[in-house]
Amino acid sequence: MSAMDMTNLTGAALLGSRDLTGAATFQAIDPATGTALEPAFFEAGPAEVGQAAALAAQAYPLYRATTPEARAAFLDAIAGKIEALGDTLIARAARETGLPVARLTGERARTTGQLRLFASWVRAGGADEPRLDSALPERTPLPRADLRLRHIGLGPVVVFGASNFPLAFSVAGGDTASALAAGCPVIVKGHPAHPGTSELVGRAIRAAVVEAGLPEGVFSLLTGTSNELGGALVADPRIKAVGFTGSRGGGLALCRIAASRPEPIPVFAEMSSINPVFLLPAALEARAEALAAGFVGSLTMGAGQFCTNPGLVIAMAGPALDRFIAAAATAVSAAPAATMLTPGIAGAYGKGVAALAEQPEVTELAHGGEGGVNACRPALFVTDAAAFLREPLLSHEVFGASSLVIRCADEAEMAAVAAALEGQLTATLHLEAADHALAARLLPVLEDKAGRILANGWPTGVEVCHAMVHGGPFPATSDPRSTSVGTLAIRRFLRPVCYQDLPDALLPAAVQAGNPLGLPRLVDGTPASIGETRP
Ligand SMILES: NC(=O)C1=CN([C@@H]2O[C@H](COP(=O)(O)OP(=O)(O)OC[C@H]3O[C@@H](n4cnc5c(N)ncnc54)[C@H](O)[C@@H]3O)[C@@H](O)[C@H]2O)C=CC1
Ligand SMILES: O=C(O)CCC(=O)C(=O)O
Repeated sequence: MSAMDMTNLTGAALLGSRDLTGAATFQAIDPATGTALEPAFFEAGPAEVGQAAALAAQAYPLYRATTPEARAAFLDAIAGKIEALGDTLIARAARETGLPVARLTGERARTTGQLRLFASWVRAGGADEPRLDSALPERTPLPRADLRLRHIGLGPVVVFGASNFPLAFSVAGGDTASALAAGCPVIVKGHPAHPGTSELVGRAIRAAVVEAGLPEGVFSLLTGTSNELGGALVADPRIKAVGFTGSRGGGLALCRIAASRPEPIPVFAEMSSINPVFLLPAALEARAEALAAGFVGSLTMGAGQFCTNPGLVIAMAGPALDRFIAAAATAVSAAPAATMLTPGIAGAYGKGVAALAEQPEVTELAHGGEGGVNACRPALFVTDAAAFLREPLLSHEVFGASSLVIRCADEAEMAAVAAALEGQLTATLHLEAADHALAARLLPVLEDKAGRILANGWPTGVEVCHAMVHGGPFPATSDPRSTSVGTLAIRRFLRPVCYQDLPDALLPAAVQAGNPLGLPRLVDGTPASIGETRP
């Protein structure tokens, strides 16, 4: 297909190089109007899962044997082809998600930047990560063998596109980029809320596969609305790992399927987080109004549809907190309603806010303007720490622009709230020098709870870089040992293989003598310079 044709939507699922269509179809809904969008998209099912998994399994040995440079060039090409889709991509994504064009334009840059970052990381040896330990034939009482380790891709990976980031966490998002960088073929289960956006990006990836001369099974995109489709993908014996961003219920259902297979596989599910923000006393005293402005900006961004949204604010009761509450309530009242991603998400938000409002010990402080169909009215509530500690419902995620302020009587109560939290993607401290002692007391607890701890910032907006952790203990994710954003995400889809005393001619290039790929390697525990020829 030419670059021009890549922008035409057909409604097909992409099975390697083949387009799949059929009688069973579904349509995207424009959430701003509630109307169905053309065209109709193919409802893939278990039969297509089998075909996609067979193609991916066929592609795996060839794809994982590609050089770092070949894989990096492929990732760079995907980024270029997404950019070449131009305004068509942004316009379709805006109609399918209700997200503003400026936000989607920024998200596209984040997506292509992420692909290019993984390309550079693979070139720098971030996939192979070779380690070599020299033979010690004279060692007593026993000699040591020659040991060489490198990492290989786990095998075909299934990625579930997220609804709330139709580019950066969807078809060519972080999970796909990190799995492809690791040398794993990818089958994307497209999110049914943005099938047109998914097809456009899917065709861009397919074009890059063809251009790179890679096997067609390196990438497939299956579209569909049924849980059976996702379940069959996770259950297929040829699939070796899963990346997911979405609801706690969906993520846990997939974890159960993966764990009950004859061969269980890892599911890296990012699910639910309320991202506590602690306003420590000196900071609150010094800048209550500025904190309120920053908080409401972060809360209402993207109709609050960020898993990093600040859903809980914890502070000591007193005049400074009253100032913060008054300013935040004014800002929330003035905040306009915004269209949410899907009727289902808007419905869940409405129910979540109503459930909070019904709690006897919770007071509604403010809500934003009325909106049209599927709109989110921002909402702000307050309760006290004793009520929060008593009632589990108060710590449930309400996906959207709703937040709960918790008044604490003293430091001990603040520490008790921190200790009672579930696992989180982020925890934020607003502090001044005079708050350091309290912050130091909270920090070990927050380290146990969260993947990222921020000072004097807001959790929305995740930087894509080497030191990022977008993960955390359950229920933030199903596996706290990694991240779904940043180059460390590649580790989820790699496994180490050690070669003991193999002849050099049989070793993979990454660990051969002479370092023909020129990768940084750990040699006898010491980083060896590129081009290092030992041992
Ligand atoms: N933590 C986060 O980053 C996000 C959380 N959410 C939460 O999820 C709710 C619903 O939003 P969605 O994005 O539609 O998430 P979802 O979890 O309902 O769906 C995500 C994907 O998983 C699939 N899926 C869900 N349950 C499944 C099951 N039991 N078996 C097989 N496949 C399944 C869906 O078809 C879809 O492709 C939101 O109201 C919000 O609470 C949504 C987006 C991001
Ligand atoms: O805050 C961000 O930039 C990313 C948030 C995220 O990962 C999500 O909402 O799924």
